[in-house]
Parts: sequence; C-alpha cells; structure tokens
Amino acid sequence: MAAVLRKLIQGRLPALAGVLCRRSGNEGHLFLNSSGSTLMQPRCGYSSPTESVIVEMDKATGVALLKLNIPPVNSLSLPLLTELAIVLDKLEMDKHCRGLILTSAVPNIFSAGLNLFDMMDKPNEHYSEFWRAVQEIWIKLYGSSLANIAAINGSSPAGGCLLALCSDYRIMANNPHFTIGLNETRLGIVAPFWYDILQWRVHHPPPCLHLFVMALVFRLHVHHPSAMTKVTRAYSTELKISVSYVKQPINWRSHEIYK
Ligand SMILES: CCCCCCCC/C=C\C/C=C/C(=O)SCCNC(=O)CCNC(=O)[C@H](O)C(C)(C)COP(=O)(O)OP(=O)(O)OC[C@H]1O[C@@H](n2cnc3c(N)ncnc32)[C@H](O)[C@@H]1OP(=O)(O)O
Repeated sequence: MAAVLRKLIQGRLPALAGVLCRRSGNEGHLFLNSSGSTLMQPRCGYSSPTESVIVEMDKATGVALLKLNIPPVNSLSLPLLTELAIVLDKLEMDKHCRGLILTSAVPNIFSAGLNLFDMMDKPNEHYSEFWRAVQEIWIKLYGSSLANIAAINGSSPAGGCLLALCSDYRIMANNPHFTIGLNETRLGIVAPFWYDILQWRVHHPPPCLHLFVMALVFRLHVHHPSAMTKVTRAYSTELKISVSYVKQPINWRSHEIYK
C-alpha cells in the first residue's frame, strides 16, 4: 500500500487502479453515481467522464478511492459538493467499506477551492444552500467513521486546502509546481472558525499518528494479514490514541488539550 500511495501521489492513478484491480480479482470496482445507485464493473476501468466523483471500491481491502472529476480545476461547486455528500453517505453506510482515499482525476489539480461563481451574483437563497453544502462536506469528512486520507496530487489552494484538512491524514505530491495554502484571504474571504481546529490537528500531531497511518497501510496489505495482526496487537494502545486523535469530537475548545 505504501508503494500504491507513492504512485498515487506521483499522479500515476492508472497504476493504482491496476494494483487495486489485481488484488480484487478483476471484479472489485464499484461505481456510485449521484443518485446513489451502484454499478459493478466487470474489469478494471474508469467511470464516465461526466461523473463528478469517481468511486472505485476495492472489495478485497474495503478501501474506496474517490476521485474528484470536474475539469478544469475541480472547483467545489454546489453540484460537486452535493454529489460528494451523497457518495460519502453511501460509503458510510456500506458495511464493507473501511476507509477512503480522496484524490483528483484532474491532472495537476487537487481542487481550486470553492467555486467562485457560486459566491457571486446569486440570490441569498443560493448562498445559504451553497454554504450549507460546504459545511456538510466538512462535517461528513471530518466526522466520518471511516479512515480517510487525502492524496493531494496537484495544486490545492483555498477551499481545496481546507478540504484536505478535513481528512485524517494528508500526503502531497512532491512537485514544486503544486501550490497549497489559503490564498483566498487576498480576496477578503476568511476561513471559518473551525479551520483553527483542523489547522491545530495538522500542526500538532501526536507521534503515534504516523503509526496510525502505518497501521492503515498494513491493514490494507491483504497479502500479509499475520504481519498486520502483529503490528496492531503490539501497538494497540498507540493506535487507540491515534484513532481518537483524528476522530476527536468537533469542539471549539478541544484543541486546548493538545497545547
Ligand atoms: C468543502 C468542505 C471543506 C472546505 C471548506 C471550505 C470552507 C472555506 C471557506 C472559505 C475559505 C475558502 C474560500 C475559497 O475557496 S475561495 C476560492 C479561492 N480559490 C482560488 O483563488 C483558486 C484560484 N485558482 C487558481 O489558483 C488556479 O486556477 C489553479 C492553481 C487552481 C489552477 O491553475 P491553472 O491550471 O493555471 O488553471 P487556470 O488558472 O487557467 O484556471 C482554469 C479555469 O478554471 C477557472 N477557475 C480557477 N479557480 C476557480 C474557482 N475557484 N472557481 C471557479 N473557477 C475557477 C479559471 O477561471 C479558468 O477558467 P477559464 O478562464 O474559463 O478557463
């Protein structure tokens, strides 16, 4: 899985798909569309380019690969946020799903953040609906019971950066052309208060958080189940701490305890 993630963050998504496909015996790819229906794919492949969130479920590992797929820049528009919310709900309810990796199908771009056109020249009702959709994604991702990793395989400014912060863990491609950060402050847009909680979590990870990720890696390593069992048993306390850290309840004051 470590090799798989490495390939993923290098932007070699087809290679990842191939690996997952081999592991799942050429039958593990599950596609969800916005209406929530699922389609089994008989062989390794990608869903239609019109799908704004491509979901590839590896049945062998229970890990869903979610690829944002709205060229040119995966801006977080109301339709994309709505589709993502439906997909996250479906995965949360799927008892076979144990984790998800959020990434992009658009070359060189993870997400350009909130869709600027959803924030101008619209009636007030639209702004309410849009903002509700934004907050819903934060709550669904941050509050997800699934282990989730953001594989940032391209630039990720503003809301794209915040989207990645909603995940339990982030891995970003080491490419000097990929930018990440809160550039929206230059537009006078201020990140909401809960950003502080997310930021704190990233800047002050407990040492065992990396262990948590290692455990994920081992867990996904279906070919070495005994190694996985040994690791998780040996570090069970650390794992519990890590899991409770990344899944801590949303509380404005909760970051205080890590100071
Ligand atoms: C969702 C839950 C978690 C998130 C919670 C967020 C809550 C946060 C609340 C507030 C803070 C956040 C605010 C925002 O996100 S405001 C959006 C700010 N975003 C930006 O400023 C990004 C600007 N874009 C870029 O920097 C670049 O476009 C790029 C680096 C992403 C890509 O560069 P490049 O490949 O060179 O492409 P182009 O610049 O040529 O762009 C192509 C095309 O795309 C349009 N576009 C770019 N960004 C956006 C956008 N955010 N919304 C809509 N459209 C966008 C761009 O205009 C071009 O269009 P074209 O001219 O018609 O081709």
